[in-house]
Amino acid sequence: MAAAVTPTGGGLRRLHTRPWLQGLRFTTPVCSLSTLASSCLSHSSSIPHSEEPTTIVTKPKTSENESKNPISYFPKRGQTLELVCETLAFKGKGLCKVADTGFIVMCDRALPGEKFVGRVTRRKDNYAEVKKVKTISPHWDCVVAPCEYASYCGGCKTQNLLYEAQVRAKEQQVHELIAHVGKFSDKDPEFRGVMKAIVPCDIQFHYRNKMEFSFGTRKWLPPELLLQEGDENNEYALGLHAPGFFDKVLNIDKCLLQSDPANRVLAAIQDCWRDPQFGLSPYNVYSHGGFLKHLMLRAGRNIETGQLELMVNFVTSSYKPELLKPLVEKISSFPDVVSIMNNVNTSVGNTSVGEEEYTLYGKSTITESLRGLAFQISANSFFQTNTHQAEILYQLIEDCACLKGDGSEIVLDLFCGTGTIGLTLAKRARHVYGFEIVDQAISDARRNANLNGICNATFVQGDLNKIDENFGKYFPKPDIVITDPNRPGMHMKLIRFLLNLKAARIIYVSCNPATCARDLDYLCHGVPEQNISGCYKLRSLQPVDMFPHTPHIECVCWLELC
Ligand SMILES: C[S@@+](CC[C@H](N)C(=O)[O-])C[C@H]1O[C@@H](n2cnc3c(N)ncnc32)[C@H](O)[C@@H]1O
Repeated sequence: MAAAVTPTGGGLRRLHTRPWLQGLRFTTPVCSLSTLASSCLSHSSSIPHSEEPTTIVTKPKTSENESKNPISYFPKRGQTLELVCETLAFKGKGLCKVADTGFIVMCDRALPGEKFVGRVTRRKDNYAEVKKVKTISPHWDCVVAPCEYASYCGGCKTQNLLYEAQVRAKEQQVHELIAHVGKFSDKDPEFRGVMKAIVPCDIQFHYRNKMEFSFGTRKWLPPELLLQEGDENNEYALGLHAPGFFDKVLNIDKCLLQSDPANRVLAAIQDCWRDPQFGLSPYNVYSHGGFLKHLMLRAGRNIETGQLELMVNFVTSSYKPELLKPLVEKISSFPDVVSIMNNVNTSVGNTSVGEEEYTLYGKSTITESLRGLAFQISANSFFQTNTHQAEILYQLIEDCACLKGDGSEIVLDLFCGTGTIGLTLAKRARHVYGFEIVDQAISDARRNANLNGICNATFVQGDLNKIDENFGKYFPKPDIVITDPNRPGMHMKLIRFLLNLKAARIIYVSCNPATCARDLDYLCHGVPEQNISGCYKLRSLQPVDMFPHTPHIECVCWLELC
């Protein structure tokens, strides 16, 4: 097959056809991978598995004015610096260089082109973090953020950046990580053909089908608003966590990422849950007293009628349905609400998955259709949160999979969740084998296979970080492997397994370009320190924007056996 064939997929809208990065208005940090990046992404078998996103900082090339050894300069904690943000790095943080030194500092909510004063808050190995104190001149492509919480909320960080500039910055980030962590040479003309322009999201607001809000014992407000609002911050809160704080909740009446009907339900709950006669209290993360922990709102569609279906899930610290009764009565009157659930989570942790689950009203699942199939979704099942863009993502996966369609091929679907990817491919495959750690997701995958009359799919519960030499005995040799790990990427055991398995094609779907770049490096170039040889060639890498206004980036990578 010709190099760099683009899986096209009808209906895709790509923002631009310009050559790679041409037209960016800021100086691209021409990078060699910094020691920081190497230390974050160990090339040993002990790949970090924390859920915390990996921070990658690529080191800018030193200019003539800059010190040859920027690391000899290190700003002090508390020191203020005048900075210009050059680009966005992982987690959406602004990357800046200290004048005359090239020393890197990262600043949350600094956007490309913005000139500002920052105070050093943390020193890391070879970079520092700063907090913005004052903007001197605003960023490029500045727009007015439509959400009133945009400057404080941890959800959206770039609402005030023109959407086209957001996707350009994401595309640049992927490019740098693939070049520097993945070690795919920028100078190689073939590599340029491999990298595709990002697929933007046509729907930039109201795209999320699931939101999780938290109850808190105190409303959190940023210092500047605290002064205006007086004592109001003492009230109970229902909303989103302040960025980086598990104990601080920003009260929210409306979130522009979810649908209007979901916002109406949120507003109705906000309207009454503090009423003293209901006797409801938010869970206290310190004393572990209190009842209400989280409010999850999920949206789907009735498969027959296309009507919206809303699920409301109250996560509580104990089972007391009588306490929830007034809220259930109020929100069950909304025509879109078809399911009210109660997950009871008695642990002190912050998770919304309960040890017990009760149906308080209506049914226990909602439905959604994706790529022409019907899916039943329970309160705790993983389902792509942007259904509109998931259609496009799955189409890209299907295009990359290039199934012959004669029913002769075996598909291995690793990290299969509720089986959505494998099931959308099953009609063209001989058999699909899906593996996933969450029991409930496996039950959902089996139920969804039945619901769609699919008999050639087998779903198995198991931990893919703990596979042994017997793993390959559970299925015939696959022709195509789909791997869709969560943020920490693939464990070295799985990488070794795939390199030995030598399936003709791997489609790597990633929600973290940093760990994706690392794993692509292993699969294509091997791990020389461990005498592991790579045996794949990267044929295409397609970034997809699933989550406008947030730092998250999805990528679909197509690898062929050499
Ligand atoms: C990004 S989701 C992908 C789900 C699915 N492919 C889809 O598109 O809906 C990653 C999945 O990996 C599962 N997972 C995480 N760690 C795992 C492990 N160690 N072994 C197996 N599955 C794991 C998660 O439960 C989650 O369902």
